[in-house]
Amino acid sequence: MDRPIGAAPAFGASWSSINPPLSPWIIEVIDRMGFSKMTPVQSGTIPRAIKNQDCVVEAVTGSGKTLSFVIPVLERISRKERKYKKGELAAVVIAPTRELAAQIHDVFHHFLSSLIPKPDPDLDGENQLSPPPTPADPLYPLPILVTSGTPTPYETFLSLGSNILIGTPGRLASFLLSPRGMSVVKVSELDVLVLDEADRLLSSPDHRRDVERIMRHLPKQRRTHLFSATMTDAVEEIIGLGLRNPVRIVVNLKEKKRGEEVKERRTPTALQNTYLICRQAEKTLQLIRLFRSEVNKNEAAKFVVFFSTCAAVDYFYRILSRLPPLSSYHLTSLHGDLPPRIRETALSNFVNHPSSHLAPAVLLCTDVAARGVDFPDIDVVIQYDPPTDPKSFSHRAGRTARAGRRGKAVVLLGNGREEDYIDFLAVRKIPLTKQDYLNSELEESEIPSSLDQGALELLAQIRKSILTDRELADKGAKAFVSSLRAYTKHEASFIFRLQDIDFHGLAIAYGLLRLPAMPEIKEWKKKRDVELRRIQKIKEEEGDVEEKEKECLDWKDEEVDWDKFAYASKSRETARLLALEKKSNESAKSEKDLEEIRAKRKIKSQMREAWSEQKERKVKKEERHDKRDKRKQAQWEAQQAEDPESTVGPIESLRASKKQKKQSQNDDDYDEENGDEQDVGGTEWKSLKKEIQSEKKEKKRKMELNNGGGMFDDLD
Ligand SMILES: Nc1ncnc2c1ncn2[C@@H]1O[C@H](COP(=O)(O)OP(=O)(O)OP(=O)(O)O)[C@@H](O)[C@H]1O
Repeated sequence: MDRPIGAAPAFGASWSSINPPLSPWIIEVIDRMGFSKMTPVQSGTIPRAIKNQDCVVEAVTGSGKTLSFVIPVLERISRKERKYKKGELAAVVIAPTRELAAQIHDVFHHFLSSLIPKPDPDLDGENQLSPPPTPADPLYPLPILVTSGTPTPYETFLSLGSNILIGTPGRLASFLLSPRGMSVVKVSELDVLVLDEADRLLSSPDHRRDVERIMRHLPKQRRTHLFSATMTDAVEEIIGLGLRNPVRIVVNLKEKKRGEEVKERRTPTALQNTYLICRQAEKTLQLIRLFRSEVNKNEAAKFVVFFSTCAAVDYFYRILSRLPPLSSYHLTSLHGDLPPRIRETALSNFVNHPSSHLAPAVLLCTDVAARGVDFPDIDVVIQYDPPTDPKSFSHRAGRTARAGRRGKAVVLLGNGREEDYIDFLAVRKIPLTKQDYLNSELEESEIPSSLDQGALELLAQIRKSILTDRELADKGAKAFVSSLRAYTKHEASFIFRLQDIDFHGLAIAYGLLRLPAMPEIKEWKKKRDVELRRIQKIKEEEGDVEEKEKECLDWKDEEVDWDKFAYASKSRETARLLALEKKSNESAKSEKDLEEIRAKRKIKSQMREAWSEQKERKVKKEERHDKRDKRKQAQWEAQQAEDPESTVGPIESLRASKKQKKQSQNDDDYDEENGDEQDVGGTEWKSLKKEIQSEKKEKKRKMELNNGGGMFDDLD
């Protein structure tokens, strides 16, 4: 492997210095883009990638990596003597998200569509000498995008004669490897495979599996290039799998402050990368003050805010949109739970929004927009939640300060253990500087010694707007829980520990009406109550514990009649009321059912008891009868001895006495049962007993039918 290319100036050599020179049509497009010189990563990569070298390229965000592979792919196709036929593939580019794939597709499209002759604008349609050319049979056909949300593209692929595919791993794998794909798409002539954001592609198991399937399917005789701002060990493994003597191109940035040693950094030099420490309860307050401060002081017009989960994006989008201080802001949400079409529209709405510091635009998003997406003109990136994967940090921050422009990034960190994240990043060559706490006058200050009253005022404002629509309360709880779950997934788990989270504080920042019933919160509350009691005790004994008291926030659930709290959407509210009614009917019914089941159980056990008692009684009775018979026999024998003429034999006398006894026994049995029945309740008991008996009979009958009868006589 070649040695890494060292630190490079912001812009490198001119395009014309590439040898052998680029095709004129490519140079023309670059000229029209206004790019007079190559960036360092481009001058390091393009000449090598055009030749027969595999490249592994690591360069900071916004340094121009996309053109570093787009231009070599196009140049190699242009130079090929035999043109690609329909159905033959020349290049495949894989990217981790559909947004990034679509963006790369647009760059290829921009170059290739320049080859389609435009109709003469001076002539109207009818007077054109020849009909405008169609892209059906161009010199170089247009590329094709293969992602979720794009229609199954075999027909388009064949009709356009595309030979460049750009897509996400799963969709590309099924496009190439399905039976249809195997017969339609010919890969034997494939020249280049590019993995953009290669470390991301290879760190997700699903993506990695699909990437490996695609790599195995493509011919070994090809060029393979890997690109990212952050490379990982996974990349090393893949290099072993599919690259041939790759050249490693690392564009490092070095920073030298006066009197200090030269330091290497993994973020663009034009990026002011900062952290802001506040209480959990003050996070949303600081977010809003950051917007206002950047707008007022620096005329910032475009912001991107990252959250850890889709639910948090969805919730904050709705809440912030309703807050009076942000009424002039244009907010957009973007996350992976949105359908592809909506994601597409959201992104283009944000990018094309004519924002200014008087009407700023804010994109609230998850990591779906962290990598690769080339937002033009972002002034400030704010990370409301630090990313669970620390590698995402520089990618997120890198949505600003692109291609040499200045930009600012701020990560919000809770006071306490989260502050260790600053050193954690410094070790990874991501130095951060401090952004001071913003007070109510938007002045930079120290974090206040007790909770900023602004946080409680904001809580009241958020709660007020939540109370207009129950859906917001649902979304708030969902967002809160999902963010806590995400918190447990931090790779830097020794810094981000759930047990250190101030749940009340976070609930204030979310504006929740009440705390969700999570076991973690219950546990935390118990500990906190112990701590409060301890503080109280110290207070009684020693007096001043102000400092400690200040950190235990006074949380109060909002008083809400949850049965009456309605959804704004009529259909949702009707459904809720119906569900409520059904539930109350069901609970009444289930209470009744439960009583019936209990009663039946009791009767059954009484019946079982009665059965065993009967047996016992029978045995005793037989013993009694035996004794009596013996006594009668003895009496009779004595009588016979006295009066040998007597006509009443012992059997008759026994039968008569038995009959009399049985009658009295039946009466006894009934009385016993009747006595117990008082527990369950009069006639109801009888009907239940009958029901049980008929159930048993029915059960027995069915079993007999099924089994030929006779086998289950002893069932009960
Ligand atoms: N030679 C150049 N001169 C000026 N601007 C350029 C040049 N090459 C690319 N750019 C612009 O720089 C911006 C960033 O480029 P690109 O998206 O390729 O960065 P990247 O390195 O891929 O970033 P990321 O790591 O975030 O994906 C784009 O707007 C692009 O048009």
